[in-house]
Amino acid sequence: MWSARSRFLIVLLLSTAFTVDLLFNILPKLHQRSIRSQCPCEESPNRSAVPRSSSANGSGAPAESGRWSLDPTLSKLRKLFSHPFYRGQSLPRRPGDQLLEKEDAVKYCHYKAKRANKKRARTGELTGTRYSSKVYLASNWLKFHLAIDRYALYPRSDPFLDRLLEDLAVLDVSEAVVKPSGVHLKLLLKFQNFGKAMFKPMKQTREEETPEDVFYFVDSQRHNAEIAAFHLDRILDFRRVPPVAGRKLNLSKEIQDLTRNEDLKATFFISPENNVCLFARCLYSCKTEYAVCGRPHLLEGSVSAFLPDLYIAQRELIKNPWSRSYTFANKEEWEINPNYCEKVKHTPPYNKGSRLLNVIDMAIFDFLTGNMDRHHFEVFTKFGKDGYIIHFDNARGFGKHSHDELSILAPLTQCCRIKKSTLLRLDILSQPDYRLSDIMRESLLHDALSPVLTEPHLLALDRRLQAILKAVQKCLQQHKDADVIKDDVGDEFDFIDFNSSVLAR
Ligand SMILES: Nc1ncnc2c1ncn2[C@@H]1O[C@H](COP(=O)(O)OP(=O)(O)OP(=O)(O)O)[C@@H](O)[C@H]1O
Ligand SMILES: [Mn+2]
Repeated sequence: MWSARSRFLIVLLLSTAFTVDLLFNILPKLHQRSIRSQCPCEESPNRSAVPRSSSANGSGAPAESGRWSLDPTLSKLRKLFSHPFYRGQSLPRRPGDQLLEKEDAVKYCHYKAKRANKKRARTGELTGTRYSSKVYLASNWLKFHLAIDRYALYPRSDPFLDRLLEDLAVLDVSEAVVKPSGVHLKLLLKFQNFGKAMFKPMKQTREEETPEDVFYFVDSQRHNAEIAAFHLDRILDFRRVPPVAGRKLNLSKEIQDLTRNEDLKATFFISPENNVCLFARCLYSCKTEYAVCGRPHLLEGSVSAFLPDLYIAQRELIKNPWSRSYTFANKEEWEINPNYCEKVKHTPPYNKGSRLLNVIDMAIFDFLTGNMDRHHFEVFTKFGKDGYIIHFDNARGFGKHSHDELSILAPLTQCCRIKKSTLLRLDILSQPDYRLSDIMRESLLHDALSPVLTEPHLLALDRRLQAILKAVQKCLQQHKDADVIKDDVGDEFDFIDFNSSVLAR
């Protein structure tokens, strides 16, 4: 009934359909599956700080895991952290290098818990969990606090860090307190395991760019900048930002229902849009109360793990020599005097040791994020003048992606000094194999609020990194190499081919 010609045409049609399906459907699927099996993000769900889901995605868009899983190359983040320069240089811990002794930390927590329990019995006011030394001893907070040392806030690789980040994102809140603050509402959260953290709510979406005419000192605080700054600081191997994770807080269930603090309860209200909101009174730079609202209950924000209390780990608050004027008219001396650094260089403690170099590290970090709000900084008193600077409060970074604020680099450009270790790491991150934007994009995928930064902000990091290297190059043209690059690593890494335009002059 079918002629030979018809049979031939049917076979031709079927084989064409099969070829098309094979080329455009089956092969790409197989290819993706094979890549996924190599993808480190999906090797083990526990590796990621938080199980990611599209509902955890603050922007409402699906989580962008697809883009990464399609990348056939191996993880750049892993490659960076296994680079010899990131693996070496682990200085041995000597007695006194640790910030806290375990015995003191446990004794202090025990004492505080006893006081809290007494107060609870007396007033019935506190809702916090009853102290259990077993829970505290097993907590990731204690592990974090005991790991802080003379070199950094946390070690390069230790499983407790991922677990702490997960705790920040998911652990039940046991108590919340509105922190008195400058101009932005923030909450101190306490957890069942006696950990504490600072919650900064979303005030601005990731997509909004700070408008041209907004001064840095009235700029919003951005929760996503706090999260991104933690990742950037870790990638730069500074490890001077306390661990931060993104989280969606249910304002009704996790704060309003739970608190028995009448003052805090009284600050809740329902907005005209039917969203749950709370307000706080600001202390300065504003005249009225200010509020944050959930959608309708959920509010996303950054959660920063608290460092040990000041009673057991004192910190010194220091004015940044390159701080800005917080008025419209005035200018600071560093803005008008090109020789300002000469003065700083001769002023203790900037005249010796690493304090000045640490300020320059901080300026490099702030330039990358675009943070102009570094008026003060803090250091642990125990580690003295050479101790690292704690990179607290990064919420005013990542405001403008289309503008690079070169004045933030003033400590580097005016002093023409940089630690060799910092320069080498910047150099690694400028190479295509380790590109900073790619590594940041990958690192931020681990956060529950992924995508934390928009693409233009990620790409701005590469551009700014080039600007830093250019500034160093300019210094090297004007000064002796040894005056610019301060050798804090020795010749241990001379075997590495850094391949940089700056270093290979
Ligand atoms: N993770 C943390 N651990 C310990 N202390 C912290 C932490 N985060 C913030 N703090 C303390 O709280 C202070 C204020 O925090 P931060 O600067 O981030 O908030 P802010 O809203 O800018 O407040 P302010 O207007 O008071 O500066 C910090 O200077 C620091 O002393
Ligand atoms: Mn601040």
